[in-house]
Amino acid sequence: MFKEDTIAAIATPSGYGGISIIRISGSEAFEVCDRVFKMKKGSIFDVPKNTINYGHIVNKDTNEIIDEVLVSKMCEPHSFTAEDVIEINCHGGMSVTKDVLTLVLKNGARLAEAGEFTKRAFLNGRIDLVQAEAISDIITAKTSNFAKSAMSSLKGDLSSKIDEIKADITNMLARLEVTIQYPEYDEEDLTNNEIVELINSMKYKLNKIISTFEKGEILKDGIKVAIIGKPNVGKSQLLNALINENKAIVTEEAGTTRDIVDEVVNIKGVPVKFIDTAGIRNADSKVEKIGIDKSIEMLEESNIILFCIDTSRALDTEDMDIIKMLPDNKEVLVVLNKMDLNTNVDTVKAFDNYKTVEISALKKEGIEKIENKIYELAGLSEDDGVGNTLVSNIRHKNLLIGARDDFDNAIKMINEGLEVDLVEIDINAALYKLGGITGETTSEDIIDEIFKNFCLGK
Ligand SMILES: Nc1nc2c(c(=O)[nH]1)N(C=O)[C@@H](CNc1ccc(C(=O)N[C@@H](CCC(=O)O)C(=O)O)cc1)CN2
Ligand SMILES: Nc1nc2c(ncn2[C@@H]2O[C@H](COP(=O)(O)OP(=O)(O)OP(=O)(O)O)[C@@H](O)[C@H]2O)c(=O)[nH]1
Ligand SMILES: [Mg+2]
Repeated sequence: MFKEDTIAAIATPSGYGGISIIRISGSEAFEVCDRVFKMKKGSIFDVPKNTINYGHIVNKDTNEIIDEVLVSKMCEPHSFTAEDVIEINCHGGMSVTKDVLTLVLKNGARLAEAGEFTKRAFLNGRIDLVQAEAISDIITAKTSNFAKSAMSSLKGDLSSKIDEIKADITNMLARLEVTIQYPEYDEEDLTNNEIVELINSMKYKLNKIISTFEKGEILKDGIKVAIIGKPNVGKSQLLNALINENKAIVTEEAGTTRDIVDEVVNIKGVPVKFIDTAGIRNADSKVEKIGIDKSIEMLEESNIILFCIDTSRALDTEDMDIIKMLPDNKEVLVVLNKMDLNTNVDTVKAFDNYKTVEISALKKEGIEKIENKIYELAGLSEDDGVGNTLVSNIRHKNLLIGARDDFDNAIKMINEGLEVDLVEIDINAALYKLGGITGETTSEDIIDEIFKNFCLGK
């Protein structure tokens, strides 16, 4: 087992609270605890493992009682870090918690770095890197469905899918080796067709994992929805109706909104960021122009575009110019606004071939239809992330795509009639990348970088 010094940190958020936990981990955890913890009789060494023990934290130099506490004792390897672990449950509150930690640090423990407890669990082989990252995802999850998907990764569901492909590769490499080394054993030989078939079946498994990324990303970070249109069609009025708050300025003057105004709303458990933008037109004012540039950026940055139209008026060149700007790789929902006024039939008809919703932002009519459509366009359903693993981590995604490229290269080599040895190089490269996801082949720098982003005490 990986042996290190004994670390300590506050594991609970700072601030006022009922209870705070100070965590100590390492080979001297019990010694450190013994120096600061006084029980009615006996010491922490005498009590059985996995027990919670009542007593006081005492500064033995001054005999001063710092706090009345409960202390948990866990013995290696059956603890979170797989080392000896002590958890001091003291009273919540910033000063008492800090005082207990300071005393612990004075008595032989070192302050832990961010993520160091989880890093130890990983280095000691209790969890792999995907599971360690899942712990961080659970903590930072903004939605319960994303937390459920992270929990599935923590259980090892994603790791076992990756391990399965790694095992397929190792198997195939062993057979390739026989083919190369002992060409005389014909029955063991892999034909080129068989090699391609094996690679394709692994690629199929990889693609299935990669295809979950889009949804994983949405559950993790939410959906960005940009409200776009020419001036005065009611974009700001629509934002206010969607967020149920008068946040954006609404006036009858064209060119009211200059800067981006946004707000996050929770729609069926998914955070949706609505972004109100400046009306796009050929503007003269410098400030308005800057605002319009930002609107155009939002066309690129958002996941879904609400293209807002004033149905009480005829379409004009300003509307048409924006239609030309709509990116075709994005979902666009045409919001036919101001339906409470006299409707221009031709304007509505012009969008016959688009996805549309008819609303009145002013009267707050049809807002729910927009919410449902957004949920639908994002391809979401209520049980996303529940019991199914989603890849939501860009590091994982890049390595998975890299491995797929290696497979493609290998197939290309075979089709070009190149030596099997060369194919082996690509297959090995794919194996190395998959090992980088779960942690076996990840460089120390990257491992450090991953744990640095964890919170303190985790
Ligand atoms: N007080 C407290 N609460 C906590 C944690 C903790 O460390 N302390 N956790 C941590 O972040 C999470 C729970 N995760 C944990 C995961 C593994 C082990 C553990 O001791 N595993 C051992 C023994 C398992 C067993 O007894 O069956 C093992 O895997 O060998 C503990 C907590 C959430 N709540
Ligand atoms: N009757 C009616 N008027 C609306 C509706 N939505 C917006 N308006 C009015 O249209 C005018 C413009 O609304 P805004 O929300 O400021 O328009 P905008 O698209 O944000 O305009 P810019 O910020 O200039 O690009 C205001 O007078 C609103 O009250 C609607 O559904 N019905
Ligand atoms: Mg506006």
